[in-house]
Amino acid sequence: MAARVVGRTGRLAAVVRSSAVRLQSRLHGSTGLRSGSQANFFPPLEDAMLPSGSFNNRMALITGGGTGLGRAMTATLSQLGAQCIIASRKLDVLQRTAEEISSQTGNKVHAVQCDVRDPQAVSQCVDQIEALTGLPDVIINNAAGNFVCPSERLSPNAWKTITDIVLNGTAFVTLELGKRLIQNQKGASFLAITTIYAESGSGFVVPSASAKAGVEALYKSLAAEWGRYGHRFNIIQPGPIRTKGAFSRLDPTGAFEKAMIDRIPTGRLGTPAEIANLAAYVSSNYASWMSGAVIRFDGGEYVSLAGEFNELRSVTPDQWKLLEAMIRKTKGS
Ligand SMILES: CC/C=C\C/C=C\C/C=C\C/C=C\C=C\C(=O)SCCNC(=O)CCNC(=O)[C@H](O)C(C)(C)COP(=O)(O)OP(=O)(O)OC[C@H]1O[C@@H](n2cnc3c(N)ncnc32)[C@H](O)[C@@H]1OP(=O)(O)O
Ligand SMILES: NC(=O)C1=CN([C@@H]2O[C@H](COP(=O)(O)OP(=O)(O)OC[C@H]3O[C@@H](n4cnc5c(N)ncnc54)[C@H](OP(=O)(O)O)[C@@H]3O)[C@@H](O)[C@H]2O)C=CC1
Repeated sequence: MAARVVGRTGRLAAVVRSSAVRLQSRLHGSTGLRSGSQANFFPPLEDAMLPSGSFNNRMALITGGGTGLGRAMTATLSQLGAQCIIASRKLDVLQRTAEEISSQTGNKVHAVQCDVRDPQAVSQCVDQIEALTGLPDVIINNAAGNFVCPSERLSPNAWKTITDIVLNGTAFVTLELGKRLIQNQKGASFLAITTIYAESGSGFVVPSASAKAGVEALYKSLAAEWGRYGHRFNIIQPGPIRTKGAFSRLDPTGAFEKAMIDRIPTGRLGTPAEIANLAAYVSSNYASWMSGAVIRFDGGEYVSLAGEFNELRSVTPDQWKLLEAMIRKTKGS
């Protein structure tokens, strides 16, 4: 009897081990067991979700709006009728994006140079915005900097650079606009783009994790404090969405993309258009009762990473039969 149990346990250990090996090989990029097919259940819809004209007569500022997700948000808001201002360091990039989007939507997109790390530059940028369009109704703090790096290799300036862009930059833009909006008795929707690891923390991107957590504290705090001035503050935490800016700094060789997709329950990366639709909704009057919200938008990646038993997804039905039989046999503790 004991020998039979030992024999069965040995076989079970072997099958579970071979599952673990398959799991490891998936993590390191050989054949995938489940990516691809399940993504067919979750096709991204790329067209603008809100009714056309939802942002007519509204002004929107999008920091980092020249590239990546900020560009997609600008395109969607512009398509829905907003007059947009995009602001970041590279004026040539901003101008190119502004012209491309304006020519497609027929709505003006303004390009304003601004390094959000510099409070004086932010103040001058807001002067320019006031002169161009008046104070905005929608503010999207999307600009960021990041790179993967073991924390023991970070210089003080590397830490400062990322936390200055992400936390101080968001604070400077938010406070400068907030004060002027309050003075003018004008309400606005503020949205910050953070990340799923703002909540959990993450090794190898520690300045970004720390700064994004700070941004979330800032926005939740102001949601409570500045509702009385007509301001809403919300946060979107995107999961992985392919952009040159993010992927070139976080997965420069492309070695980790497959592992990332394998752990996302919806089996695919997000798309810029999907996040743009969510950002447009949160910034629109359809969401006028939404403030202080933290919206995770990640295809399920966060819960997939968090659940202790989630790797059991790789156990096959036959292996489950064996496991269940073993568990049912157990009597007492
Ligand atoms: C397992 C994971 C697998 C895959 C991940 C793939 C996809 C993404 C999934 C999820 C993403 C989640 C969150 C994403 C958050 C983001 O924010 S992504 C957006 C990224 N976009 C950008 O970063 C754009 C802007 N970035 C920049 O301009 C630069 O990269 C910058 C370095 C941030 C700033 O440029 P700047 O010119 O101002 O700075 P430098 O003078 O070049 O550098 C300042 C100091 O930093 C040190 N530094 C720079 N790069 C590195 C590096 N790679 N490693 C270590 N240190 C670095 C530099 O040396 C300076 O320090 P000093 O030498 O002491 O002076
Ligand atoms: N893509 C992804 O998978 C994820 C992205 N995110 C977040 O989404 C947002 C957009 O990222 P993404 O589009 O992927 O990457 P990008 O690199 O394309 O966007 C970052 C933008 O920030 C601007 N920026 C950087 N530094 C400054 C600065 N000092 N002052 C003003 N603007 C600055 C850049 O413009 P310029 O160089 O002209 O200054 C750029 O347009 C970020 O907040 C990022 O943290 C979060 C989770 C996942």
